[in-house]
Amino acid sequence: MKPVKVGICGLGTVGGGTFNVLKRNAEEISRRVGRQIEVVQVASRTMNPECDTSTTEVVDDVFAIVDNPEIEVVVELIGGDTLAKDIVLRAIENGKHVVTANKALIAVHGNEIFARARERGVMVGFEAAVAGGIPVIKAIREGLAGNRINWLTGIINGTGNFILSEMREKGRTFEDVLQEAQALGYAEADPTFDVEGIDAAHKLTILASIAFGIPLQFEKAYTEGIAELTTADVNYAEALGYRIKHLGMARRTDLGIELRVHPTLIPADRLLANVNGVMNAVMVNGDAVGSTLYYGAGAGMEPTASAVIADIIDVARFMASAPADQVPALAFQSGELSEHPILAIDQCESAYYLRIQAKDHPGVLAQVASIFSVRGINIQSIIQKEAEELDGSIPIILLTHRVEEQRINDAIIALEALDALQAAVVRIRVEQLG
Ligand SMILES: NC(=O)C1=CN([C@@H]2O[C@H](COP(=O)(O)OP(=O)(O)OC[C@H]3O[C@@H](n4cnc5c(N)ncnc54)[C@H](O)[C@@H]3O)[C@@H](O)[C@H]2O)C=CC1
Ligand SMILES: N[C@@H](CC=O)C(=O)O
Ligand code: NA
Repeated sequence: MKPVKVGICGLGTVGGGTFNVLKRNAEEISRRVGRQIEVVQVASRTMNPECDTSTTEVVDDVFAIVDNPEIEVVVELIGGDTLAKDIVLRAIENGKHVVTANKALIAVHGNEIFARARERGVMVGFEAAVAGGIPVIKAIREGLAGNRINWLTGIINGTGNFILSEMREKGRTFEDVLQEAQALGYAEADPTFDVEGIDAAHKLTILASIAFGIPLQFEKAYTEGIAELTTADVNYAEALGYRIKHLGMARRTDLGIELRVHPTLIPADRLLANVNGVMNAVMVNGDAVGSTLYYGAGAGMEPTASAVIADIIDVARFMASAPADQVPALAFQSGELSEHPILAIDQCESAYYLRIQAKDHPGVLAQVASIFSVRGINIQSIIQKEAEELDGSIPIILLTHRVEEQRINDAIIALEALDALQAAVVRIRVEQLG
């Protein structure tokens, strides 16, 4: 049989990995597909010294690939959501299947892209867009297809997890670890996407659509980053038996769907609390299967290439007939997506870690306790530390039971109005993940 003809746009971290692994595993891949996968053209502004492109045509205009009549599958690995969107939509118009690792593109423009792909009868694969090499999209879309998914949660940004792990384990500074993550090719072109939780929110948006059968709604995701986290809170969390992780959480409730990314305290003995470095893990809870966990490298050259190539193989296998309908892009048949409200963050429910920095006056603790009790917020545990030397204030560390965020916000406003308060209250959400 004739080889499947592929063009790769972008030869950076992921493009380079894809090019090399396709070459290295060519024989085994063709046994899996029943045909060879041939990279006909590669387009990149910069060459990748790790790739031997001597036998491949290299062009600098990505549209040379998109408009090449010989190419059947366009692999978009340049990133961003402007040129990448043009590449993907034009490839679809030209009747080509598309594979991309671009979560920003899918989370923001996926509804439009999938609609066009369906009209043109082509597939769009994006396994690499969420949790890098972990086949979590396939797991939810296919492996868990018999379940009603209740919730999913996870560590879905490798750069952020690498930073938090190195800070906790080795006491390294935030900036120092971020620079290393950039050098290793983990970070986005704009690393604030990693640090501010935008990248995780892109991925969570995609996972929620696939899990719950809802359109992609990135703009409604609540996003909080890790830049404000202090070593003090990391240490207090440890003292309480918790670790701080940057978690994405999507959960069905009677009111709608929680869609939120923020730093979260997790009991130190939970599996997710022990996912370190660039590793990602996603826990998915279905009504039939219960909780399942998917773990692996969330970023990097070859782990991400692994997912890109799996999608190329899927496309190659399905190319024979009606590809868009065999496995629908958002897991549910188009026209079957339902409208559920995405909840505002103050309607979401979780437990809370609060650090209150107060003057060391008699009666402060009673005032604090009363603010919680009049709002019906139950306190799970409390630590009152010795007065801190510099300003004589005492840190009061509290863990609450689960409560709607609006009530915690009211309590924080009341706390911050107390004369005894020395600084803004630090609030981090807590999830037991049991
Ligand atoms: N780096 C990682 O670990 C992961 C990255 N991704 C996603 O994969 C995509 C690519 O990321 P990386 O490989 O890390 O980026 P990169 O910056 O290493 O590579 C981008 C490549 O695109 C090329 N390029 C950019 N603009 C171009 C243009 N106008 N014309 C021709 N070539 C152009 C660059 O020369 C470079 O070779 C992004 O969407 C990213 O979010 C997804 C999962 C993991
Ligand atoms: N920048 C991302 C790359 C993979 O998606 C991350 O660090 O997770
Ligand atoms: Na993946």
